[in-house]
Amino acid sequence: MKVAVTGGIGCGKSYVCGFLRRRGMDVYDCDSAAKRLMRTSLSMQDSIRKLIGAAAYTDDGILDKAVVSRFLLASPDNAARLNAIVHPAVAADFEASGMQWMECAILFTSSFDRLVDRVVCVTAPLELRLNRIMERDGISRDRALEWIECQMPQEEVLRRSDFEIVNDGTADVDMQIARLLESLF
Ligand SMILES: CC(C)(COP(=O)(O)OP(=O)(O)OC[C@H]1O[C@@H](n2cnc3c(N)ncnc32)[C@H](O)[C@@H]1O)[C@@H](O)C(=O)NCCC(=O)NCCS
Ligand SMILES: Nc1ncnc2c1ncn2[C@@H]1O[C@H](COP(=O)(O)OP(=O)(O)OP(=O)(O)O)[C@@H](O)[C@H]1O
Repeated sequence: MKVAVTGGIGCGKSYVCGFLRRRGMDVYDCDSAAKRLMRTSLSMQDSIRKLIGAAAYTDDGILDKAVVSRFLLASPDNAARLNAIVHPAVAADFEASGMQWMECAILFTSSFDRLVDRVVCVTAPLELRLNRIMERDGISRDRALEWIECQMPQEEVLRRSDFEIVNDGTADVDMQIARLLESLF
């Protein structure tokens, strides 16, 4: 059985996946896979340069995250065009990995839900998410809000998921994961 852990930026997917890893689960991380593929695939680099401009990469072939982030946040159309280049390769890479667990922030937007049998949604209140993102990424509240608003609303992600893990800073995450694993396997 394949299982995805999803939820919007700052909900704590990586935090929850840390618990899974400590329990011996191997989790495929879509964010790092996307960045690996954007670094190693020359045809993808070419398409991204054509879409965003030469500034998307330095001369050494390093992705300029600030340039890509600005492009992505500028419009839903920009995001969709970048996603159309990157996501099919990530989907194929996940399938080739044979891994059972996947962590992905934009599971439904990228239609990665078709790759898994069950979806777990990590949720957290808006204010807490904002504070976590501002602290982790060193960005302003407005920029953190922009990231949240460019993604599917939490209520919709939750409605389309099979399980919820509440990561509100109070609920016991370890206990919820133990219950999740019991009901899954
Ligand atoms: C924008 C980039 C440069 C930011 O890199 P950075 O190392 O700072 O952050 P990281 O990759 O860990 O992403 C952090 C979070 O940003 C959000 N995010 C990233 N890409 C997207 C996207 N295309 N749409 C919406 N949110 C996104 C997610 O919540 C993600 O978990 C990078 O995320 C990127 O190149 N994104 C485009 C590729 C992509 O869609 N990746 C997502 C996984 S398939
Ligand atoms: N329950 C918690 N207790 C303490 N810190 C937490 C908790 N949950 C998350 N955090 C912290 O909040 C920040 C955001 O969490 P995390 O990186 O797991 O979010 P995410 O959902 O994976 O976000 P992204 O979509 O950007 O990958 C991190 O610095 C993380 O360590």
